[in-house]
Amino acid sequence: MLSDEAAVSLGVRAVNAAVSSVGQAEGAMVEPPVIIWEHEVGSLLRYGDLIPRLEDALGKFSRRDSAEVIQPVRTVVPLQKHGGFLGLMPTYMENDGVLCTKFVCFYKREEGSTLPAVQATVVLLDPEYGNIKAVMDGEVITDMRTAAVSAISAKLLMSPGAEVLAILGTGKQALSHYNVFTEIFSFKEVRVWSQTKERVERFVRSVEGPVRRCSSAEEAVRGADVIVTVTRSTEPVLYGQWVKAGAHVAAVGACRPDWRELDDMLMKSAVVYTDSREGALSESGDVILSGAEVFAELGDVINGTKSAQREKTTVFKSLGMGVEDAVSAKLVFDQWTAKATKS
Ligand SMILES: NC(=O)C1=CN([C@@H]2O[C@H](COP(=O)(O)OP(=O)(O)OC[C@H]3O[C@@H](n4cnc5c(N)ncnc54)[C@H](O)[C@@H]3O)[C@@H](O)[C@H]2O)C=CC1
Ligand SMILES: O=C([O-])C1=[NH+]CCC1
Repeated sequence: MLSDEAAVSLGVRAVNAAVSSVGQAEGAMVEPPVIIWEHEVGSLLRYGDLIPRLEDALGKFSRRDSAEVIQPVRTVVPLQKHGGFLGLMPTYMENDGVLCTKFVCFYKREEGSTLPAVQATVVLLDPEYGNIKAVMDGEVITDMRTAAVSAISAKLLMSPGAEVLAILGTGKQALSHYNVFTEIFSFKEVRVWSQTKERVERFVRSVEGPVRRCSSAEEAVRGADVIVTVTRSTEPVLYGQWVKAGAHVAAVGACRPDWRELDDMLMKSAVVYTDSREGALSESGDVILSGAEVFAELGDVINGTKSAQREKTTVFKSLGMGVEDAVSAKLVFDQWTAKATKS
């Protein structure tokens, strides 16, 4: 049963949709977009819904069929004065009727800064008319879809008996990675390291399960089966000599061509997977500066066109893709619409 408010709002939307489809050519006003902000996005997104949609999107992206996905490498505008960048991440999925773009600002930030590294907004459009259907907070989407894609990389590439997870970094991505990795896998131990003891303590207080506090990156990663790097570092924080043979690394930070999180030894000895080959070759300092070969995209493994070399040391170099934001935003919008219709 619809509340009066929801019925009026949906009625108006239906009438507007009809008017806009007829009147578009005559320049009629279209209805304003809905705004779905952080708290609501967080209450609508669940990893269980997100992961299969992201797997499907990664597979579609790697097929390079323009009716499935058109997603250029993001355009990046430097914000020199502020040590940051504005990334524009448009995506069109013709068969799925999804047109979307994310605006994301990301920053190096000074040592000790408590300002966020990433601020993002996602805009969902109607591909037929070009009007904006929804404006959404992009931070929860960025945190959750990035962690979910790292979890997909681990599902595909970690060794079957993986027991120990190590996380380097204790910011927002560290938290979303902790949440999804502990939700979908059963690690016996989770180790965490950050630059200061205080940050590790703050992180431990913010999570529900047990965590082993580590006082160095080396202590955290020695013997670990899965390693997640989620730092703002521009220099290597993870060295190949510390990494156990057969471990899987999901490397999420260092998204500029001159930024690093991993050293040359690790990049050259591991089998390297990425989300987008073109993205990695234009944005990843770990790939470009080490000269490492990209073996495959995750989507190639999902499509069965490249192998998952679980027995080897593997690196998934994540840069983040617009198609991940597009399917996440569509999911949020569909859930929001279903909720509005029910109430
Ligand atoms: N691949 C992708 O799709 C995405 C990548 N990112 C990247 O992930 C990284 C983490 O993002 P957030 O968690 O949102 O940032 P955040 O600011 O919340 O956390 C950053 C963490 O890095 C640590 N850190 C900063 N400088 C460091 C250094 N020199 N050495 C070691 N640790 C250092 C901080 O102590 C903090 O724990 C950033 O580099 C960001 O650009 C963010 C979103 C998506
Ligand atoms: O995909 C994304 O949103 C980002 N990748 C690197 C910083 C932000």
